[in-house]
Amino acid sequence: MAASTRTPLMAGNWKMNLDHLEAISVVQKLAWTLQDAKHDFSAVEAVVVPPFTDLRSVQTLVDGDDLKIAYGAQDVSAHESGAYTGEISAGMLAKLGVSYAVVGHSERREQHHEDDALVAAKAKAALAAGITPIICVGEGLDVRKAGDQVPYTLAQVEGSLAGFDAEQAAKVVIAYEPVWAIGTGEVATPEDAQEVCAAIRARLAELYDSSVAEAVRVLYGGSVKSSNVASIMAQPDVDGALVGGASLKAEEFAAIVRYQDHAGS
Ligand SMILES: O=C(CO)COP(=O)(O)O
Repeated sequence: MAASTRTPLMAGNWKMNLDHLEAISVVQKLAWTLQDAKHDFSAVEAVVVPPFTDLRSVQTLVDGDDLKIAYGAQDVSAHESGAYTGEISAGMLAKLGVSYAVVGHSERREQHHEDDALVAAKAKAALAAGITPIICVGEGLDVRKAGDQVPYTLAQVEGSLAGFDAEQAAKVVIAYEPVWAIGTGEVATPEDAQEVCAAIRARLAELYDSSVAEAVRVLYGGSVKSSNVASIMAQPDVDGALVGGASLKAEEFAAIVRYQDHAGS
């Protein structure tokens, strides 16, 4: 089965929460909790995505204690270097051992007017530095009410992968985050998540080929908690979760990473 070849990925997007001292304590506790549970990090990847200012501290902790937790950035510049005040390049992130970069989160699309072309440029910049982009897509409530979630989301996927060849496309992660389910407690049903994640995979096969569609991990995001993650992960085209609020507490996020412990609950 195709699903068994993709390693599930649980990524905790902290957004603008937890300073670098708090980050150290959360990552330490997360690592201990997972180690105590004898977590197999190669079976389910655990990733934290803290604010930029925490990354150096997280790197020092992960390297010093040889933790198996990976970490990502919440954004990345489309540019390599130069007069871009406030931006952080993919090269700078790579130097800090960053493995993932979230691009095109709905909060950035909404608050900073990022469009698909910019998201594609950021994702390409990340890939060029050896960082895996987590490309976020997903519809708002009005689109969902009109029943247009699939075409809307697929248009975002296509736009955010503009100019990618098959080799580049095979390396990305796509996160389907319906905006109406973010931070609202309003979780999409497992069937809702599956519908759009499967459509994304089918479109990847059309745009590229079946090997790209089988390689790309498609995550679901939006009010994921330890109590609902197992039913979402039971869907064949959902390969992990992009978790916001529930990733700020080490024990809760560890329980999400360990979703197989409470499958069926
Ligand atoms: O936006 C999200 C992750 O990127 C989801 O946030 P919540 O899990 O808090 O709904």
